[in-house]
Amino acid sequence: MKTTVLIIEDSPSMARTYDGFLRRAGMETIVVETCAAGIDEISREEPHAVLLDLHLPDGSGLKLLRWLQKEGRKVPVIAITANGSMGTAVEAMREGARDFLVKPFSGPKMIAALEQMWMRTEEETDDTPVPAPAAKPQPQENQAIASQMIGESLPMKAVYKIIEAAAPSDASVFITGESGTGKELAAEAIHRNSGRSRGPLVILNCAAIAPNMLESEVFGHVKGAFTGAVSDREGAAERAHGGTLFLDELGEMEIGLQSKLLRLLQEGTYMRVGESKERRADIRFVAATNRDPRKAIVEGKLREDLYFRLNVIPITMPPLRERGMDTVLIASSFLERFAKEHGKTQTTFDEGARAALASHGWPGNVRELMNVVRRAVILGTGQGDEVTAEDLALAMQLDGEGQAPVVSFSEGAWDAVVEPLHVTERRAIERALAVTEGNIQEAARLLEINPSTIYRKKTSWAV
Ligand SMILES: Nc1ncnc2c1ncn2[C@@H]1O[C@H](COP(=O)(O)OP(=O)(O)OP(=O)(O)O)[C@@H](O)[C@H]1O
Repeated sequence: MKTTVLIIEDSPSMARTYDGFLRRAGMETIVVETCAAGIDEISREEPHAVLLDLHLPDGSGLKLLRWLQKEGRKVPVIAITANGSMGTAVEAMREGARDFLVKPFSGPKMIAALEQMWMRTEEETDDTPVPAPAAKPQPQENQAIASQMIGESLPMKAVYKIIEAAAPSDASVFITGESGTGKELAAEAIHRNSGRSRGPLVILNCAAIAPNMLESEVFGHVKGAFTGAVSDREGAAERAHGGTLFLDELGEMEIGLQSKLLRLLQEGTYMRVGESKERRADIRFVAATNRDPRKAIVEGKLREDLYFRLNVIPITMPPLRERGMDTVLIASSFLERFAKEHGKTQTTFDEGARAALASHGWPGNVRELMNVVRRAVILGTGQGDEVTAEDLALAMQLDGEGQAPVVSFSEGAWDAVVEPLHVTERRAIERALAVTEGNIQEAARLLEINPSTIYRKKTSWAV
């Protein structure tokens, strides 16, 4: 019996293109133009997969996904979305689509997406049934999605939401954010919550490897490929087969090598250094940079086509200074951990220390915060159970070589020397609330304003 794919696409030229790709790959196809016709087809005879355009004449393709859920049908769906409609794609994943493709895409990409989807569905049905979308974590459980990340601020809740929606797909993810904001933790959360969690997560920091060795690190090499290549060696691509490859500091990868990476992304193929045999790897890609990618493209340091391939799901990690109360929450958690590790009794911050935590700019973000808290614990007098502002001040003075960590995002267009007054106002209020642990009366007293102003502002932010 041939594999049948139902194509639901209202543009005749697009439908013909998809039809051609699939037939050339030896599959049967059925083409319909509307959601209603798609439902009829599936009711009559369930295909092996559905390619679903999300923008249809009789409404959004999401309707069909909801119908499948209601009927308890397990036919796997790949949603198709236009570039720039990422919101709908993420929504489709929530509604049970197994993957999505962003137009325009190549025939091999489409076939690879189908094959990977079937492979995963088979693996899942081996021992456990394909999880019903209803069994997916609910939004209020967002925090559990990224269980190693602490933070309840709105920007972090948005990050958890995107991770939750995007993790189950095979779509590439591009994470931006200043150094130390948790990009690697986000990549780990994506892998852990994906269908590939039982496969490997391979992390490669492009900045930590000598440029002339990076190709061999990514693709492997054969014996004799270069001086020192004394035996065959597999690369990250091979190790990541069936799992996720996290390419940290991608902007540091030399542009020629980026072309080879693009081929791996598009066609799933690569060659070891010194070998002409083509190898295949089934990989989900997550990349990150602490630089502004658009600027890197303009400067010729990042291939635009590679960026667009990787940037299917963009995630921006907010800097600590935009996370309000999170600073105190994260610091408190580190304090408990380090106090235990170093056998100290101080497990809380006094009021002055909380004020210091909330008012510092944290250019090095969570990593800097972690180092300061660790140092404060080690240097603390060990008397009493509170870390004081003095303990923190000493720890901050001893920050590394006395230099603030590099904040690459502050270069160029994202320079924010001056910020809108309402942002300054909100920051001041959030700091006061952080210091007073959410006590509005006390925060108002510190800010020398009426408590009703804080209530009013908080209500307006929630809208
Ligand atoms: N929200 C968070 N809660 C708790 N710990 C965090 C959080 N975010 C980051 N960390 C910790 O801070 C440190 C830096 O995080 P991570 O390495 O993920 O940042 P990064 O953005 O990848 O940094 P870089 O750009 O320098 O590679 C790690 O030890 C990580 O565990």
